[in-house]
Amino acid sequence: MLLEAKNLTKTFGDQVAVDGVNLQIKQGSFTALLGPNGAGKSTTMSMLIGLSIPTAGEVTYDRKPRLGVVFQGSVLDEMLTVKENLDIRAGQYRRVPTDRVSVLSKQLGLTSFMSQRYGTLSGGQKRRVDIARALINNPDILFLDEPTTGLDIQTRLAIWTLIQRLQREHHLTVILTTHYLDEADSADNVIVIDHGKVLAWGTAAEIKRRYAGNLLTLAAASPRQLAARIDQQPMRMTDDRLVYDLATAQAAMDILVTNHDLIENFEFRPGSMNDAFLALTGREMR
Ligand SMILES: Nc1ncnc2c1ncn2[C@@H]1O[C@H](COP(=O)(O)OP(=O)(O)OP(=O)(O)O)[C@@H](O)[C@H]1O
Repeated sequence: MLLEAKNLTKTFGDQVAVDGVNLQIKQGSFTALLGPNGAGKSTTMSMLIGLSIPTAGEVTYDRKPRLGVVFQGSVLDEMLTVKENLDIRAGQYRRVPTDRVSVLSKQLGLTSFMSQRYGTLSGGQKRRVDIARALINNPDILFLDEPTTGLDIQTRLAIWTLIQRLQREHHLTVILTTHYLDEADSADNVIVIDHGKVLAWGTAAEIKRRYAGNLLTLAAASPRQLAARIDQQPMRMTDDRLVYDLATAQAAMDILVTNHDLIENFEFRPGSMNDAFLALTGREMR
């Protein structure tokens, strides 16, 4: 395992920000730490990168990896141009190839604003530059703390796609925090955190399968007659409707095919990350 955290805990005074978190990160994986504001994501991340000392527990890497970090707030100089900022950063490392900044500027689509002051860029442009900065030392692991927060939906998608492409093309291990459920949906590995604790862990598909049911709603003239034919108990029954929580789409298809003569209409809705989050925490993402 590239990275492992055992019983990671951080308290501030009597407040427990991170409460016994265990996690394992494989080389080359894409992990999203998903949770609402104040869940403990940033505090977890800062312990993983060694910026904050755990109150208890430990973080171990199987080797000494190079880390790249994109912080929530930018660490670049607003008054300098993009190129100046990145050149200064590159100068701080030994063994960075001389063309590294220009290669990254092409890969991340920065070329048209390289000579613009960082402070005058749009939110999405700034994020790209922040990511370029974190990649200068050719890291093995890229950590990003809420890289898409505050961006509009199209820019969020573009940044997310960029991070996924970098992961694939550079064989990077990516660990990021987000509170956007739709983003977590496309990570390999989702770790749901709330009140400092890991509530669920797995692929998005596994989490949805485990915690969000698939709802099949059947409209029928005589729901009782229909229900009598189906093995499973319905979650709800009204005068003209039955609702089932099913394990798979296949189970829904079996019911539809076998009972088509009694079914007037239907809706099948696979459980979303939002349904899973609701089931895990008892509330919508706040
Ligand atoms: N330096 C600190 N001193 C005191 N309390 C802190 C400190 N850092 C974090 N906390 C508290 O710990 C809890 C977890 O905070 P953290 O920033 O890790 O959450 P988060 O999930 O990253 O939230 P967000 O999405 O808002 O960044 C919060 O209640 C926060 O107020």
